[in-house]
Amino acid sequence: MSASPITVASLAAMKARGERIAVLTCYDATFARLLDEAGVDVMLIGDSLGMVLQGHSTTVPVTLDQMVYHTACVTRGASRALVVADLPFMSYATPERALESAARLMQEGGAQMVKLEGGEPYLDTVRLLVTQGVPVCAHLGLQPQSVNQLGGYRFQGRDHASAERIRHDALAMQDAGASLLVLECVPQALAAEIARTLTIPVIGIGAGVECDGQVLVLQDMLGLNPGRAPRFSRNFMAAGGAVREAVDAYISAVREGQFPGPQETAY
Ligand SMILES: Nc1nc(=O)c2c([nH]1)NC[C@@H]1CN(c3ccc(C(=O)N[C@@H](CCC(=O)O)C(=O)O)cc3)CN21
Ligand SMILES: CC(C)C(=O)C(=O)O
Ligand SMILES: [Mg+2]
Repeated sequence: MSASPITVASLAAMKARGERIAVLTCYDATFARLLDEAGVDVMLIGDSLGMVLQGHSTTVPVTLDQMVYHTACVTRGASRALVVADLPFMSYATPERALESAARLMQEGGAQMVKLEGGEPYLDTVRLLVTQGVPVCAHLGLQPQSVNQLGGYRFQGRDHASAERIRHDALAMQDAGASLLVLECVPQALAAEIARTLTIPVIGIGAGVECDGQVLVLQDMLGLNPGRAPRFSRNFMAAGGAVREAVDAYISAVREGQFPGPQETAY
């Protein structure tokens, strides 16, 4: 395990070498230290913390102040992993707001990259952020911040028009300067095709094993959300043992293409 810090360039190099990228969410310094020691490549301060930590039924109530606070907690515990923070609901409603929000996540929180949900309508925002030195991760497929329009956490990209939109948005986001792409809850074949087409790494969640990397919510893969973890998750604590062993098993399974398996993909 290389101890040198993960950068945007090293993630691109991992993709070029065919090495899969292991990503987990992280909201605090204790877990940040543990995940960093274990060699996780990227830690995401996901707005999923609104559901996992705060008990809300969606990510919509999460505020920028809360994201800045958790990002600062995580960066104090991380030294090798790249730290990516979600821009929460409404914090990137205009390009100017996105710039101010990203500035806080980076300057106060210490994030090295920000993530935003959406495609075509956010291209100008991504270009502006990138121009100002903010690395951007795009997030397509299921966009949980739009749950009130979607009517639930539904799988995306099943029909031709929806798949076409995701394909187009993925390329457009790369062209706009995004350094990373998260694809959530899309068919394995679509995610595989996008990962092959794009030069930037594609990180899947509920998107099959053929992505360049995988991301899960830490509490889901530790089996701490019984009955609530999405079907695409796997309980890496099920064999018993310690949190660190479960995290080690997750990283190995991602690296070796053993996660997700068919039962965590076809549903
Ligand atoms: N704990 C947790 N894990 C996540 O993966 C996660 C969050 N929270 N919060 C933010 C988003 C929301 N996500 C979710 C949340 C729920 C489902 C879910 O319940 N999926 C159902 C299928 C629902 C359907 O098809 O209508 C499943 O059984 O997996 C999926 C993704 C993914 N993210
Ligand atoms: C599930 C990941 C991709 C996320 O956006 C989050 O944790 O908020
Ligand atoms: Mg999120």
